[in-house]
Amino acid sequence: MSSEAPAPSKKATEPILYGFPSTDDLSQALANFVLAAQDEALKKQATFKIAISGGSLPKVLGKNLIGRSDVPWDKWEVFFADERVVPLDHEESNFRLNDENLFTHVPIPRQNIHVIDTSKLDDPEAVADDYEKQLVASFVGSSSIAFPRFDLVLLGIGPDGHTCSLFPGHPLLNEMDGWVAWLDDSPKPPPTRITLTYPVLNHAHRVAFVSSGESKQEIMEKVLDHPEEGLPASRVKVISPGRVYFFSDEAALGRVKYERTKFEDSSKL
Ligand SMILES: O=C1O[C@H](COP(=O)(O)O)[C@@H](O)[C@H](O)[C@H]1O
Repeated sequence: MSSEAPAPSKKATEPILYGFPSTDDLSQALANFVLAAQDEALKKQATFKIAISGGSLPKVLGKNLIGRSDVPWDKWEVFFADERVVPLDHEESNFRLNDENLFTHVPIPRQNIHVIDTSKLDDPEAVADDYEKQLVASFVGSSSIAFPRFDLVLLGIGPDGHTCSLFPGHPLLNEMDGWVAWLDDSPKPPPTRITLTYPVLNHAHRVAFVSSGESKQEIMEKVLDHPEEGLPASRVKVISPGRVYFFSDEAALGRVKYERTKFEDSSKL
């Protein structure tokens, strides 16, 4: 078991790893972290802009956010870190997963949840262009418009090290201009997807990876202890003073030597 250290022991450019004894502890801490990021954002601006992934994340995220009475949900503005180009009620839709696990349980105004344009499903480039326009419309007027600055981006890590829909060896790993990219050759079904690009991830105030369960042990070791391998998740390097965080249960961290930081359950970040 690796040692736990307070947050300041890490260099500003190094990811902070929070390890939790159980998935429920992880979920509770994640809810507190999200709400602290929300509070910080709402001190500066009218809305909290968050990008959310699909996969295993929505369940862990929703579990302890639902039922919180202290959340100004009407101030949330939600985008998807990646989305599958399928109808919104399709079983592979990241919107649908988040809808089932969070949105249907909390009063985020539907117009604040940015979904793909499903009238263009046969043209993924048009879906990506439309989604980028939704981002532009939301972020115009903010200080940095070269790339949007999300208050928080929540990401998963696939068993191959992919994050968003950025897959190992895929040409989109080198996309440095656009905000939203598309692909129709995803190695994980469904093949057609859109994804935020690295520059967008790297301009966020905070990026938090969430992973749980023994099946993630091998990939967590590679991503955290061997970033030199350059797996997609390891390539997320948020520009300072932004920061990368990992929230994992100890089941997922069984092989990881990377130093854990003690999670301070706080309203401050
Ligand atoms: O395909 C996807 O996979 C990743 C990782 O999913 P997980 O189930 O291994 O957590 C997910 O973050 C992404 O949103 C999704 O489209």
